[in-house]
Amino acid sequence: MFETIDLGCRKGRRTLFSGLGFSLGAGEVLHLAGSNGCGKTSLLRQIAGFAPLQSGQLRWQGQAVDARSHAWRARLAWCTHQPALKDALSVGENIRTSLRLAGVQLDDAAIRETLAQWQVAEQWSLAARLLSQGQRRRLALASLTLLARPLWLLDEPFNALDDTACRQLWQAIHRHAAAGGRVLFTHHAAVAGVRVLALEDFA
Ligand SMILES: Nc1ncnc2c1ncn2[C@@H]1O[C@H](COP(=O)(O)OP(=O)(O)OP(=O)(O)O)[C@@H](O)[C@H]1O
Repeated sequence: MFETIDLGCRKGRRTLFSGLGFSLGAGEVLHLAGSNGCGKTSLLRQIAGFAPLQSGQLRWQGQAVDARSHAWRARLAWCTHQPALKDALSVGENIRTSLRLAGVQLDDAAIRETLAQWQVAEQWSLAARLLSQGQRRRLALASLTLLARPLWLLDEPFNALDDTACRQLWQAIHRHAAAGGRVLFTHHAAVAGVRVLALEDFA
């Protein structure tokens, strides 16, 4: 079980959320919903350890988590608005480097097979700066699936994706959950059939 207990976030004089708690069991998917600027990204950044917890605690399997620890980062796969790519490097170099930094050993054939599933294998030798926004996002999602981490934190993962890629992402999310993974994602529109956490309930 992944749990957040009594999390809070203040920015300047504004409280974005307080007393926030939820749990996410194996195989669960949670839609983090709320209007622009209500704090969805801020919450994901706290969970991912990119911003300090201002209050409360994270727990994994009943144990308190240090969100800045290497052990915690090794449980997460994080996909943001702006996929982190080195623009001067090729697609292949980017993905090889990010997997190596994450400690994932895969040969190029395995990586290229996943890139092909996300329709970005043809861009293997292309400099990342030349990718379209949707291709950047597809590459980030291919990388997410290759990382094989139990908790996915996805910030507006459907942005810039065409209908085919949106369907593919849903399939990937459901496959991950079916394999016992957990997914917490933000999305501006309502999603049928997925549990919702309305962040503004904690404002
Ligand atoms: N110093 C500050 N003082 C007051 N408010 C601040 C300060 N810094 C940031 N904010 C506010 O904190 C909020 C941070 O929003 P965040 O990016 O977490 O929201 P979001 O729900 O992900 O938004 P979006 O849906 O637009 O991506 C914004 O409303 C921003 O204006």
